[in-house]
Amino acid sequence: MTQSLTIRRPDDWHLHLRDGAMLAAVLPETARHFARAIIMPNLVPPVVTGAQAAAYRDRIMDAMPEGADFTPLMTLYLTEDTDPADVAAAHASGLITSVKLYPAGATTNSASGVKNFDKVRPVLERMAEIGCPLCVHGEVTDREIDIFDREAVFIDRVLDPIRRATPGLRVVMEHITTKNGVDYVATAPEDLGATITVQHLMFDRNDMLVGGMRPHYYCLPILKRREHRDALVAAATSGDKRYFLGTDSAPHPTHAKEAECCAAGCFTAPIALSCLAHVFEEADALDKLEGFTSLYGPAFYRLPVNDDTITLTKGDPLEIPKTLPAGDHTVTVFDPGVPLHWRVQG
Ligand SMILES: NC(=O)N[C@@H](CC(=O)O)C(=O)O
Ligand SMILES: [Zn+2]
Ligand SMILES: [Zn+2]
Repeated sequence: MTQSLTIRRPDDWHLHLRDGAMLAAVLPETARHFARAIIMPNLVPPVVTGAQAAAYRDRIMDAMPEGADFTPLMTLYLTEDTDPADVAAAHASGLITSVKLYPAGATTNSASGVKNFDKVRPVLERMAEIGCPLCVHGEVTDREIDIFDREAVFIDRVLDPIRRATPGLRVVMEHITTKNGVDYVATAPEDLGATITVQHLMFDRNDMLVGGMRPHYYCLPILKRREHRDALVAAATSGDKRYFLGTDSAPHPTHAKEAECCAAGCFTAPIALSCLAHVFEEADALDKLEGFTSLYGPAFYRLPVNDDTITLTKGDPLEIPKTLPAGDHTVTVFDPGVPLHWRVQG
């Protein structure tokens, strides 16, 4: 008997498309299944101003495959010099959907991020007034804080103080990876949401490190202990509207992943929905998949849900290409290491 599941078309609330040849290589993989995605602004140089976001959106539209029906939701990269008026104008015109906060040095291309959080207070206050959400990469960067503790420490030292100082600011904790993140969101009112990635729902740090180091499993925030993964799966499959899908699909050329110093990021876009159906089925929660992928994100962002649907069917294991060509390079598709039986029809 074929098992099938029809859900409203999903959106991806955290996605890296990059630029140039990489953009052209990876955009079809998301546009095939998703209707919209929040496009991360951590290009080199970053997308800081409204004018830069408009130009980047044009480049994405130019790279769009024939016949695709996909809307990029643009973001601005917050710096200590960001002009509140520029943010307000870009938001009012519908050009941007949110602003992204990277602590300086926390992750890929975050060097222009924020060092002194007091300096961005005027922008955050303006965003609270106009209802523009803030997306946050939630990790401290202090050398003395262990990399596995950086999310938990960020919540106490940075995020909670920012939220208390800026009432009305709507915040998305991007790619939460710990029970601490889950618990913090659970205590907050509905002005706080969280995205969860595919790899953090499927894997823990043993999967990355035991028996040899797997560079394609390395992303930031780094995979954590098993108990944290269990907390993320429980949150994602709970039906609680505050947790929704942000794949954080983050392509790097294969040579930059399989390198002496491996770049952080997992390219999951081609298999994201197959992996999620696998995870939700294992948790006996397939009935909760649609909320996570297609309903709760729009609710947080105050956008309509998509009109059309997709159908997932269960059958023979999916054949996943190992790499995709990307200009002069390749990009390696994230390999979950288990057979995936769910595929998106059409
Ligand atoms: N998640 C990652 O490991 N990498 C992302 C950046 C980010 O989302 O932190 C990237 O841009 O490659
Ligand atoms: Zn991040
Ligand atoms: Zn990301």
